[in-house]
Amino acid sequence: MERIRHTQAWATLETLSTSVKRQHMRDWFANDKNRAAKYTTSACGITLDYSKNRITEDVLTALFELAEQRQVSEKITAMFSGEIINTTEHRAVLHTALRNFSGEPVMVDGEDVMPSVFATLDKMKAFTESVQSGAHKGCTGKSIKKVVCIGIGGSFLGPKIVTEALKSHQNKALDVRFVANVDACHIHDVLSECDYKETLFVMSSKSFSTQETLQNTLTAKAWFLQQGATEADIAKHFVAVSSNVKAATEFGMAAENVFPMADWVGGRYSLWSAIGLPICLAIGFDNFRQVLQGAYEMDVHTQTTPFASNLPVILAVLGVWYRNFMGAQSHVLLPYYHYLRGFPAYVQQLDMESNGKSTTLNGLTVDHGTGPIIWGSEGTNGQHSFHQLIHQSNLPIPADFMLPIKVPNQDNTHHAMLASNCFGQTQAMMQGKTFEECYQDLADQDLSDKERSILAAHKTMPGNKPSNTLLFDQLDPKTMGALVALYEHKVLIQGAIWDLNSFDQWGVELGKVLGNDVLDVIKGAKDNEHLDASTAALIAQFNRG
Ligand SMILES: O=P(O)(O)OC[C@H]1O[C@](O)(CO)[C@@H](O)[C@@H]1O
Repeated sequence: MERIRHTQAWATLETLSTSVKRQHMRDWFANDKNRAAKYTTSACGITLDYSKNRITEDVLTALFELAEQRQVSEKITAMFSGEIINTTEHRAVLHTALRNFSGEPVMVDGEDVMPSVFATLDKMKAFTESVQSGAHKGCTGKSIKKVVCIGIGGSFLGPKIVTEALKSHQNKALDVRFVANVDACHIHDVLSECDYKETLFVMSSKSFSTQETLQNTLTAKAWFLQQGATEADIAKHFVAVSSNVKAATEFGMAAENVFPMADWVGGRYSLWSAIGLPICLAIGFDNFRQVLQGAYEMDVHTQTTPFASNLPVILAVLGVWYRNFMGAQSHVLLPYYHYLRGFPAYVQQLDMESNGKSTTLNGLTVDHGTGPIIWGSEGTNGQHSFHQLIHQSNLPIPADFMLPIKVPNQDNTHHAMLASNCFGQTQAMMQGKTFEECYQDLADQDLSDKERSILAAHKTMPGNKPSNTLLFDQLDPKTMGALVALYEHKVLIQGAIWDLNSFDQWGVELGKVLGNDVLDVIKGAKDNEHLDASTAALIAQFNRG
């Protein structure tokens, strides 16, 4: 593929950015009463208002042209049809097959994968129903009350944030907990609240080789046996999700307790697979099915909607505009919904592990910015913290605000305040407050002209800070599925534009290898002579205690 900087659309966008940098959104809104309506579009229960962005019609047209020139439509088709688009691992990328309700086959290596997808869903449904109904008994005949889910990265974040976001759909009789960190504090804290007779452990690891997950499971198993259970009892209390069924059974999992996942499901794209078992246990299979349905509808939207009203395409090209032409290095996610507070961390992994790369598909070093730093937290908390920097620093930070219109157990007083803060922030970021307005506000204060000017300068808000606002009719299971799929496809499209492989993660591997080497030195199984002086000294100090 041609270098992106050599494309016609890139040159057009560079020229446009020089002119846009001199303009203010405040004036665009003042001069065009139709701007909000023009730049608002809806699909799958999500309304996107992208009018508060530093874009003109010319910019949008050029961005869509860039997407065309980078063969975004072809990349979307290639992914959905099972082409080997994860070229460095020689894998298809087919998380979309896990929510394919079209009735159409999805072929991998000449075989339709849909029968195995549905078989796994049936197994998840049967298991979920037997645990939720109390039919699945623990080793002493008691029903399961607590589920401890052990996994990390993609085998943890997706199930955790979806379960959290859908709290109002949770089965109150089952307490579902997640443990990821290898720091013993976490697993021991959770175990200290468990009764082994009523606890089910779900160990999720695609590779079945991840250090943190293996160690946490060993610790859980040792605790289980110390409580008085026997090896024979393990089958009733431990299940696993993995694509490496052999390793799972060798580890001691009963074969019938292993929920399989396919090789073509990437870790950070896997909540739709058996990795979603904790979601089923928490909210019930029918609600999980709705999560899949919402994602499926977003898949159809993405494949069939012209760029100008295609939600993932719009989010993706706006991100490219800020990253490559307007100097942005980060992108902030601001869910104004407490139950969606984990979403920034989820998208952080999804986006940064996918597009945090600087090598093109052909192995060349990129000469342009790629995936931004993704960060954020729930509103309104951030307003009393980092929003100061968004409003008044000179760092350009595009933001995605998110708000459900209806919430469970709606308390109108609180929800109106939450919404007013969300909208008020996007307004403040867009319009800002001029020096003259701030100076005028200080008219009745007893200040010298110099003092008044200095204070007005400090209070001046530049505005012109871009944001998208995503409104959900309500954040039900279906909309949650659509929301996650929306960001998945945004990442795919940006990766296509930047000519990256968004589906491998070689950058995490070296740390794993060196971590294991250091562990051998800490344990005395290896000497430290091959280490650099800094690492050797740190280990020595650690070992002195
Ligand atoms: O499911 P596994 O194989 O335990 O891997 C966990 C996570 O580790 C990573 O490979 C990163 O280290 C993620 O991509 C993955 O989701």
